[in-house]
Amino acid sequence: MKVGLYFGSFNPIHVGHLVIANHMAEYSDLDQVWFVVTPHNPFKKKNSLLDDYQRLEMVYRATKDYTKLKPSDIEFKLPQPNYTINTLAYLQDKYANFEFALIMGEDNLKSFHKWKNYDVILENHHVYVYPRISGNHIETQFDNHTKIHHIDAPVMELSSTFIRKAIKAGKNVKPMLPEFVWEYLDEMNFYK
Ligand SMILES: Nc1ncnc2c1ncn2[C@@H]1O[C@H](COP(=O)(O)OP(=O)(O)OP(=O)(O)O)[C@@H](O)[C@H]1O
Ligand SMILES: O=C(O)c1ccc[n+]([C@@H]2O[C@H](COP(=O)([O-])O)[C@@H](O)[C@H]2O)c1
Repeated sequence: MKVGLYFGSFNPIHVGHLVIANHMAEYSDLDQVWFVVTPHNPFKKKNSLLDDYQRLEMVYRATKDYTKLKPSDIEFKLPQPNYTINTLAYLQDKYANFEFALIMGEDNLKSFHKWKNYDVILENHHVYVYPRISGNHIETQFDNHTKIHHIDAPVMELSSTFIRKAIKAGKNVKPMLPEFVWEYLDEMNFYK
């Protein structure tokens, strides 16, 4: 089985994440997409993050009606901050028959050369890249790399930061979140 790994803080997961993951599952050769909830992204501060299990719960609620999309807590028990190379090694060991690929936006591909052992990641895994700016290809040093596949997914101009700020300012964010996630956020009074 071919699994695409979509890493993120998902603080919270939003419609942008879901549209991309669903597009990858439907329009590429990936059989499943796993949302890997990252406890601590090496490039981000941890202080504005909700608890790991609350972020996982939101991903669970967002994906429960999609057979090809799965939540993953695999990084919860790995050392922090979470370097993707370590997670990939752990997963490949645990699921020896699966083929793991990475899913990332063009913006992340631009800073991919700063990731720990990015060259080893590319030796062992394919990377599926989606556009972040409409009609505009972002040039990177990885253009034409044989392991990198550009998938023409829709461009979604949304971010978790925008949603957190909007909630704090008392705005209605309902259309930007999967319905079950909005209900949970509202019930739990998150980000207020
Ligand atoms: N609107 C979007 N469309 C496509 N990809 C996105 C979008 N928002 C985030 N991503 C990507 O999804 C992955 C996980 O995202 P992450 O949890 O960091 O969300 P975010 O919305 O960028 O969060 P924050 O605003 O808190 O930094 C990252 O690779 C990120 O680049
Ligand atoms: O392994 C690394 O060096 C590394 C550096 C930066 C980011 N990552 C992973 O990339 C994911 C998405 O990053 P971001 O900054 O778009 O949220 C994040 O959740 C991490 O798992 C990984």
